[in-house]
Amino acid sequence: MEESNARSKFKRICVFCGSNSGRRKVFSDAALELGNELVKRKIDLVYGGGSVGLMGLISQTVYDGGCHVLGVIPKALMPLEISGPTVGEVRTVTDMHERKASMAQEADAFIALPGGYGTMEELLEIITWAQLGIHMKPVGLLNVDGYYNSLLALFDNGVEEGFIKPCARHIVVSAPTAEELVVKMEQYTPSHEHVASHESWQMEQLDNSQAKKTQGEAVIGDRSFT
Ligand SMILES: C/C(=C\CNc1ncnc2c1ncn2[C@@H]1O[C@H](COP(=O)(O)O)[C@@H](O)[C@H]1O)CO
Repeated sequence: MEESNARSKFKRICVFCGSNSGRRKVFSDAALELGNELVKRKIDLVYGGGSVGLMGLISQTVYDGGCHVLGVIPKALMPLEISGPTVGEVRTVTDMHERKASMAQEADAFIALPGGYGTMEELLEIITWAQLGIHMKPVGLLNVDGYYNSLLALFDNGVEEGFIKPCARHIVVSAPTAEELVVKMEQYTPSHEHVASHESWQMEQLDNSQAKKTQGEAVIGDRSFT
């Protein structure tokens, strides 16, 4: 692909990925490949902060490639011995809930690389938020060497058994390589019914912010995830 054609409609993508690197080199290679794909398309990175595991590999690659890196890290994970040094901009938040809200607000799309419970939990929550209508942003799964085959099969079984609507199964876009994945995500248009309208969630957020202001509490950012 020519450099001029490589620009993306995404300005900033949030990547969920392992705080470990995995046993096999394919996983580190995939983190570097995704980092380089973001740089090629001039897409900035939002991630969980720190330099451990695949998180460190992708953040360093995007940073070295000249794109902006935002790490959103809870206070409890700030000590260097837990998450290591961070590149780029660091936003400290009070807890995991605020971190996820902040990551979701900042990004135009989400990608999960291989990872453990943390990655899977972040992925599942952002899929759930799409299903509920909280956001309408693409969610991609980088299925490196079939790492997520069992999870994708579980989603298919959820449809088969009547727990996931067939249209909601399309929320998750998956591909084996970074380039294929980003291209597919660019073409994504939501086709699922939202449990509640997108507007009603925004009103809810607005109401919460207003209530907090009235009570004299600090309101951190605008929590609407269009
Ligand atoms: C547990 C270990 C290191 C903890 N350091 C972390 N620093 C920053 N963010 C983290 C850390 N651990 C988990 N996260 C978040 O969860 C995702 C990765 O979790 P996983 O269980 O490794 O898949 C990641 O996207 C972060 O947002 C040393 O093993």
